[in-house]
Amino acid sequence: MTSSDMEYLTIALPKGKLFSISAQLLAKIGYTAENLHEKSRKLVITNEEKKIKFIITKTADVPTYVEYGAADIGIIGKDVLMEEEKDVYELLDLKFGKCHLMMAVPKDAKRAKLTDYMHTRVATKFPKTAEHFFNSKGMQMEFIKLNGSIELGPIVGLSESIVDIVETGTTLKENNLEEIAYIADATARLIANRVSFKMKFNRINQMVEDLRQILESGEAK
Ligand SMILES: Nc1ncnc2c1ncn2[C@@H]1O[C@H](COP(=O)(O)OP(=O)(O)OP(=O)(O)O)[C@@H](O)[C@H]1O
Ligand SMILES: O=P(O)(O)OC[C@H]1O[C@H](OP(=O)(O)OP(=O)(O)O)[C@H](O)[C@@H]1O
Repeated sequence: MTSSDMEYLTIALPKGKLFSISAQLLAKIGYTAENLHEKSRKLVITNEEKKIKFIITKTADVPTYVEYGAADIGIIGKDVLMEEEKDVYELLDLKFGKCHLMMAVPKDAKRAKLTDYMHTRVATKFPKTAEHFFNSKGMQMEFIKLNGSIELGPIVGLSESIVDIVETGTTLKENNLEEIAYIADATARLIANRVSFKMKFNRINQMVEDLRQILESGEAK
């Protein structure tokens, strides 16, 4: 780590759904910067006074930046964290971005139970997590990796089922799908690079404590 790296705390924030609420939460503990808003196209936003750098990344890449130390800290959904299997510390459950991972099939599917799907095709953004789940059930499956609009898979005959996240259930409903197996809950997590956590312990630990207080006081909402 160079002395300049040591001077700043670099925080990776995902674009997309988790961005605004992450930025709002960090602002509550004084971690702010000019131009840290959704409309900005800047990828590195620095607060010189507080020695904070925010880097704005594609959602699934946050754990990679943190694992390699390009960011000291990151905010990311547990669903992505499980899938990416990166070597990072998970410091805090931030409680927002609540959703769950599940398997869904067409409502009119004739198969009655989970094991009737043995050896069929699963469309998903989360192939590793899905494989762990099916392995735990003793089921071998064929995984088809998609990058979005997962629900389309069974509609167009690409797959027999999907593994995806559900929040309100609206997307499943509107696409005539039903959940048949729960896999895991997910919320946003604060993660840290292993070396940064040791080298910048006081700063990171203070940040975790401040966030914990905000979360416990209910002020985060
Ligand atoms: N209804 C929801 N749909 C999608 N993600 C949700 C939902 N509720 C909570 N989340 C959380 O937000 C994260 C998704 O953010 P976003 O949709 O921006 O990512 P993405 O779809 O992977 O991004 P991209 O559009 O860049 O592919 C999820 O990883 C999950 O942790
Ligand atoms: O239960 P709901 O509230 O309907 O939310 C779930 C939907 O939201 C996510 O998609 P997203 O909007 O991230 O788009 P994507 O298809 O590009 O991943 C997820 O993949 C589901 O499709």
